[in-house]
Amino acid sequence: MGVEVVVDGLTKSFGGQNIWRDVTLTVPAGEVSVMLGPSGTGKSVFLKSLVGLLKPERGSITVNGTDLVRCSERELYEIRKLFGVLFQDGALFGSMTLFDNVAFPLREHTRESETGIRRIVLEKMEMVGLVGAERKLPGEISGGMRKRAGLARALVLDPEIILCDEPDSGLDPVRTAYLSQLLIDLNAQIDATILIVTHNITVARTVPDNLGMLFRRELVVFGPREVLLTSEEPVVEQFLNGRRNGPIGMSEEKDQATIAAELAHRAAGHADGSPDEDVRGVVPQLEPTPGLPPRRAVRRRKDRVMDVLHTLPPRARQGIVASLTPQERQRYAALAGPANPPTRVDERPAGAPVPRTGPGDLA
Ligand SMILES: Nc1ncnc2c1ncn2[C@@H]1O[C@H](COP(=O)(O)OP(=O)(O)OP(=O)(O)O)[C@@H](O)[C@H]1O
Repeated sequence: MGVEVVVDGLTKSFGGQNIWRDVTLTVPAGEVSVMLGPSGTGKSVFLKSLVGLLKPERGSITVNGTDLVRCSERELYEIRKLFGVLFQDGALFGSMTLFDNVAFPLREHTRESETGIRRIVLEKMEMVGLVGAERKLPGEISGGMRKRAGLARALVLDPEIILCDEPDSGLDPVRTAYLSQLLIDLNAQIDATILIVTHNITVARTVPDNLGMLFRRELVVFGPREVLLTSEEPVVEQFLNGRRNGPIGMSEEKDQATIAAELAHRAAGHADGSPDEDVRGVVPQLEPTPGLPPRRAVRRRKDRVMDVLHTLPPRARQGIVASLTPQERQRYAALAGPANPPTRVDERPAGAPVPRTGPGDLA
């Protein structure tokens, strides 16, 4: 199983420009997580910090007991071997064939024989559907193939944590859907921790177990997917629905006067080109391709989320409870025990204290 990444009070600036501050979250082991955020909010900076390529000035990033922010170069080198990174553009060497690109980390970091390298490279290229393209150069293939080659390269050292920086950028919606399926299939096959940075709403709604969002130099939310998908935070609502109206502007944020003027304009019946549809809500999550093993993360995540269900907002709880099978409801009701108050999520008055999960939540 992959390992968890524990981020605590992380703050990063470049000179006088603060990118984000006090980011605290745990990327759960073996689960798939997505970090959303408008352009320029520092999502790539966050991924680069997690892998030790950038040094935040405050806070910690703990992986297997080592704090990447403060560890020695030697420790960082060792910890980095746990990571596989898919960079935004694939970051392939243009003059090398796909085979040599994928083989590169093995030749750099291991003493694997050429026979062993060939076996591993072909295995990873098969996983991402690139068999037969080994001799091609990056310039001779499509953007989607380059992404998949970048993913194969990220996999060759059998990483426990896979970081993907906008795996969908430059891909059409169909290729993006294939890549999303590939990431879920990969998680089913190797049980690695996966963190994806994206602005793609379809990816965010259908792929991850956990969802977070960076905005205005802060982490707005990070937790089970149902929390963000049902959030009433104006910034989340605007982002998920791709609207112009709301706190996010062209240059990241707007002042209150601009927001009020836009709302008045819309209330007066003027269209602003934004879609009317509200896409918030919990939709079914992608499942592995038939024939592959089930994702072990699913059961682990359910146990983890049901344990903290009582701390989540009511809409998120409703979404989580609605996704349980009758057997799971029985199981968690039994685990919750008779001592817990049998209050239904949807009957609790707004603002009322939140009891621990009781059998009533699962009725
Ligand atoms: N090495 C660097 N030196 C100085 N500033 C940097 C550096 N890397 C990133 N930045 C700045 O950090 C901010 C966040 O950049 P980042 O690429 O992380 O945003 P992002 O959320 O990934 O954006 P996008 O979605 O458009 O890719 C930007 O203002 C960028 O100019």
